[in-house]
Amino acid sequence: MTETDHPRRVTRALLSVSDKTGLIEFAQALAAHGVELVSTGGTAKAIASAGLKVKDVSELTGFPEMMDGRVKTLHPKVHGGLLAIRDNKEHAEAMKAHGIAPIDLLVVNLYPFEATVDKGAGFEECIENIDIGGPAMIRAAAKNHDDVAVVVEAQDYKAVLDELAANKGATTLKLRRRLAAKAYARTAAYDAAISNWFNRQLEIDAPDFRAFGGRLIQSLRYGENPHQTAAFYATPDKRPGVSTARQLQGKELSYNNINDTDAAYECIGEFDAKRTAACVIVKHANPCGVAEGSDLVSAYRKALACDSTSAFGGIIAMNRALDADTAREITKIFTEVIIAPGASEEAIAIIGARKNLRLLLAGSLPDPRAPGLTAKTVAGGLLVQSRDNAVVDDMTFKVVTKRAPTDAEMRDLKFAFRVAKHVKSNTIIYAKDLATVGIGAGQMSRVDSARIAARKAQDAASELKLAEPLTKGSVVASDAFFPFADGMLACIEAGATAVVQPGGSMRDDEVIKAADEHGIAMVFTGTRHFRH
Ligand SMILES: NC(=O)c1ncn([C@@H]2O[C@H](COP(=O)(O)O)[C@@H](O)[C@H]2O)c1NC=O
Repeated sequence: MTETDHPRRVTRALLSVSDKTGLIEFAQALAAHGVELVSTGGTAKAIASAGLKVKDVSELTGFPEMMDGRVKTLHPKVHGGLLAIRDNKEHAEAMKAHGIAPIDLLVVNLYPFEATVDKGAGFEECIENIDIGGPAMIRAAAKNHDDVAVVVEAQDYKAVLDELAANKGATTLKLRRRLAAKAYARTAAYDAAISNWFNRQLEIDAPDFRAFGGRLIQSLRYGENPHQTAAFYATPDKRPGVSTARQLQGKELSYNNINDTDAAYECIGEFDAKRTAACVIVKHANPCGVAEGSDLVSAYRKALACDSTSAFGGIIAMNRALDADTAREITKIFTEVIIAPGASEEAIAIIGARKNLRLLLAGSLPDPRAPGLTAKTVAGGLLVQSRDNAVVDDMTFKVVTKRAPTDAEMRDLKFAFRVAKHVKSNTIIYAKDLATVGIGAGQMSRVDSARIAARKAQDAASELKLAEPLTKGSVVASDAFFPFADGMLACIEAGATAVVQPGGSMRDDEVIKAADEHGIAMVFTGTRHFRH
């Protein structure tokens, strides 16, 4: 221990915690270091019940806790003890004059606002769970980290005790600074949760300030590329998916794995597990095969057949619990990640033979209709929008051509439009028998997307030794309108017989006329699914 470590002995600690996990053991260890314990109502009770000596904060302030706990620690005797600069003569004099004793360690975790919202509590209960005294103390202690250590969650009890043990009852500046940085992030994330909850209650879409907060799930080895740093954070909304899933086995997820797994699971969420079994295979955040089937294994085989070359090293999402047959089939080729709501014991054992294959169980599917926000960064800015929660089952498919789709075409059109929502624009999806047979993604021109998808379907046909590509007699979905007839004509050339698109182009009439001339059935959804 050197002078640069700026050691500060802990003589008095104030503990005020809602989550009392590990509290007793921590308080016992502090007491063993000769630390005087001061505490608020419930925390003091818990500490005292373990036979430890603890001073109630009301003894310190001379005021009882009042107004349903709204006022407990908001007092100069507390805040002076936290904020006084120990080496400052005037501060020392003020402490002496007003009988303020220093507090060297603050241990606070906040009222469970996020958990209260999560359980669906009403407005008043949420408001009562906004902590005021806790954040005020945390921010004061963190500002004065030169003299005071601040702990905001039980996870850091050990780091503090290790330092006290190693440094004769003192903490180092390095630890106090790290704890201060964490403390401000905690109160910021807490306030972000509160302000976003208010925005939702008041239906404010564009608040003057927008804050987001998250808790570290995992620090990642690197980002999209090895020279980039990265970490994964959980937001308070707990949408089922890659952030909430339990990883049963396999290597640690990478940044790209997380991004791709999210894309796969969001897409599979479109397929109601009670209605159908479905499988999505994703590469580089775009589906390269999607299918419904009578069971999971047939859905998987159909999805794989769409583009088995791209599916190598892919991410697979299922809408039902992974079963043994499907697990066996999947292990025939190299796959990076499987995500499903659950898995049978037998399936888990089969996947277990592939040590590196990650298996994630998310418990449930994300609700495609659920509201929420998505955000992306641009230079110097943050673009925030509501999630694309439009679903096919809520749309009216308006027939605009002379010929209406057959029942089989209509079924496949709905399937294809569900998938189109999850493919990067410009998107063209060819589908047949509830399976994608050609996917064109992320092209700058819709015509190119149509041609690339058709060419890929041709490649798949040669691989499967089919006489002609499955685009013959397929249907087509376009995520946005055809600005000219050329994109649709490219689809017809590939053999499509029916088309679904949002409509709304200045040249809709031209496109409809071209469809009629070729005997094509076309429907408009009125909903666009751009995805960039
Ligand atoms: N009002 C206050 O002065 C105040 N001071 C501390 N708290 C919170 O009270 C909780 C602990 O309460 P208890 O020790 O009674 O279980 C902690 O989450 C702490 O952040 C307060 N509660 C709310 O603001």
